[in-house]
Amino acid sequence: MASSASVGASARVDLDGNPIKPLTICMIGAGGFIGSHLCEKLMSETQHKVLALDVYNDKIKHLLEPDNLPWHGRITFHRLNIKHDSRLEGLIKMSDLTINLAAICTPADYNTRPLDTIYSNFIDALPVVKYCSENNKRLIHFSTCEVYGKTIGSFLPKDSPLRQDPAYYVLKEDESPCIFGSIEKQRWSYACAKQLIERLIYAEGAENGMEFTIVRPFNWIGPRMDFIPGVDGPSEGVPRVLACFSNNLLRGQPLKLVDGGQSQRTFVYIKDAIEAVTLMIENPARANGHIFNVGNPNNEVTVRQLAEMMIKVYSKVSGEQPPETPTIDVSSKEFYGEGYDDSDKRIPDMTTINRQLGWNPKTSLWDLLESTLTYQHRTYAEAIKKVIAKPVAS
Ligand SMILES: NC(=O)c1ccc[n+]([C@@H]2O[C@H](COP(=O)([O-])OP(=O)(O)OC[C@H]3O[C@@H](n4cnc5c(N)ncnc54)[C@H](O)[C@@H]3O)[C@@H](O)[C@H]2O)c1
Ligand SMILES: O=c1ccn([C@@H]2O[C@H](COP(=O)(O)OP(=O)(O)O[C@H]3OC[C@](O)(CO)[C@H]3O)[C@@H](O)[C@H]2O)c(=O)[nH]1
Repeated sequence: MASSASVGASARVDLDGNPIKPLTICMIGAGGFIGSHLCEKLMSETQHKVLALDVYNDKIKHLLEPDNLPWHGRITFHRLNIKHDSRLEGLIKMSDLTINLAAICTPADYNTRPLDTIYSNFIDALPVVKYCSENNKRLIHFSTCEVYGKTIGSFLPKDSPLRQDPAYYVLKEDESPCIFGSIEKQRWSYACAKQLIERLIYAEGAENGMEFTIVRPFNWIGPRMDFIPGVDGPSEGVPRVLACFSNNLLRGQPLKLVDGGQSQRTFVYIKDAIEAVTLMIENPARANGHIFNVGNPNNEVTVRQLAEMMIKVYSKVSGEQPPETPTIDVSSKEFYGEGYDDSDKRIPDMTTINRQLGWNPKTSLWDLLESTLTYQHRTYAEAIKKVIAKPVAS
């Protein structure tokens, strides 16, 4: 298979050896974690143009300023909220491809702000799908591994040998069912909204011929993920686990293990995952009409093991001793509130992405944590010291 790696802008070819034509990409949610890495990659290694849409741009400021950056003129920021902005259709019309990343996607919101979560992940995405379909524009939509919900194996007795059989837990795009909890478990508001928008996009493809690709990310992690509470986000905010544990480590506090940290996750390095998205962008004939799991099945840990590894890695990169009490158990009700529930295990099947795009992740969990926690320490350690030293107003 020919490589689509950068060998000088004009010589870049797709996986079938055809020259890659520069595209104009309307990227919605470009100011977030994934968007910022995708913009970085597209600017530094390709000739594509990006119309970057978001309500915030802090994470892509370094790509927008100063004016003498090598990609000057290829990325423009449009501050807008897709809930209510008449510029959206025009920007989609001006582009060859739309990538929709915009979402509320932090689990602490799913059970506490279910209406916002459903609106953000379903209702707000509707016009994007409609404008792409009506204007014959290609869409890459970001869904989630959460659409699989719980594994079939989780319903078997604890001591059943079938729990060890991959048929009962590996998650396959075209075979696995979507298994959510009951309605009062509002955790599933996000997964359910994502599932319905996937079904709508799929139906637009089937009935109206819309060109689409659906991405199901499996816990992509790396620098710039979420925020550190009290530094660049609200003090009471609860980000995703990487930022929660980073915050605990930076403050020398025990890491909180929800319900004992028994849930399992596979983590993939953001830079590996962005390679997969770039392949989708540049190989439409191979990516259109497909749903892709994007994860790293070799990086599976329980949340407890993740915490233990992060404690070791942080100690190495910061030179600081681990906290005296490294971890504490908290109930999910105490940590997330009523209506929380969890995915037990998430192993992506890689057959489709291997076959269509020849993609495989490269980075081990230890290595990705080492580069990410080096970034967290360099970016936040001084700011945290100042926050801790500040007297609390009485
Ligand atoms: N990071 C992961 O591991 C992961 C896993 C599963 C799914 N996803 C999906 O990938 C996408 C991107 O995730 P992320 O981790 O970069 O999240 P993020 O929160 O960092 O980025 C989302 C961005 O969308 C923007 N946005 C939200 N609503 C908007 C609106 N109405 N108008 C304009 N901009 C809006 C936000 O300001 C934010 O910058 C989401 O759809 C998420 O559900 C991510
Ligand atoms: O301080 C903490 C924070 C979290 N946990 C537990 O860690 C597990 C993973 O949590 P998190 O990364 O926050 O989120 P999920 O993996 O559950 O869900 C995400 O997956 C993909 C995505 O769609 C978008 O990123 C999102 O929904 C979990 O078991 C928490 O309970 C902890 O122990 N301590």
